[in-house]
Amino acid sequence: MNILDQIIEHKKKEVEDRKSLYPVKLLEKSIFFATQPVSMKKYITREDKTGIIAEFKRKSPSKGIINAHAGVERTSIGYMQAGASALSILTDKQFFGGANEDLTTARKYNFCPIIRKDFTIDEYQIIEAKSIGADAILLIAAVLDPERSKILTAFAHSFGLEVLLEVHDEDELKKNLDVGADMIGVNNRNLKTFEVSIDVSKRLSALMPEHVVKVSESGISSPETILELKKYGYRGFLMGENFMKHSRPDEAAMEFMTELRKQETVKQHA
Ligand SMILES: O=C(O)c1ccccc1NCC(=O)[C@H](O)[C@H](O)COP(=O)(O)O
Repeated sequence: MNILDQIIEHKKKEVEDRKSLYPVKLLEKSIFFATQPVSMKKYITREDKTGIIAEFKRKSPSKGIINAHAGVERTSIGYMQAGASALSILTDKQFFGGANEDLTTARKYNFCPIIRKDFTIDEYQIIEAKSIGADAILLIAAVLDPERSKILTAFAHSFGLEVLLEVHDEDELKKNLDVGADMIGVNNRNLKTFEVSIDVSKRLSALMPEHVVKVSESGISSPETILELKKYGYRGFLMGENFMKHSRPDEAAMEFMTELRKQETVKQHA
């Protein structure tokens, strides 16, 4: 069993447990108080933003512990002050050390789009995402067939949530172009082998129609890479480890985005 299979096996049990612990009726009470959703699609395409979706993640299967001490409040506020377009908050506990409370904390301190980064396989998780204040959810093509992705996308939309649909190869992309997702994310990391290559984003960009809002995910560690990916039509850039590996991810994000803006200005005047 590869790590993705293990995560999904665990997730199925977790979802059933949560359904009995926190029934939908209970979640609906929080939905009533939820704020109006903020469009991630709009924010990542705004000219005054960097397009960076800055991620809060404590650990991952491929890297182990990345940062056990950073706080969500300071990090998320710092990410937004640095110029991020959106926040990505890992809520999976078992494999990424996250929690729903991380997202509610980020929501409390930031008016910006927040994507709930988890392994969504069930409608219940979409209601849960809404109830904790998310604006968008992630769907991973490698663990869902396109028909199921279509159903979950429509369900998310019925709650005002946007969908970032993640693919890693040509086959997944072709099968999922029509599921109705708001953004398509190309994960540069193979979630089965952990191999990372920005070339995956470059290769798949040619297969996506112009109107698709494209997001490149994982392994981005330099402003030069972002400028390069922009040439391939990418508008969003999901970055986690590059910030989280520092003791102050907020400061690392500020330094990175300042340098990105500097390089963009130089390019515009060249
Ligand atoms: O990163 C992993 O080890 C991983 C393993 C299994 C499923 C998902 C996994 N990662 C999720 C991501 O793709 C990243 O958190 C995200 O794209 C940011 O990547 P990075 O900037 O490289 O931290």
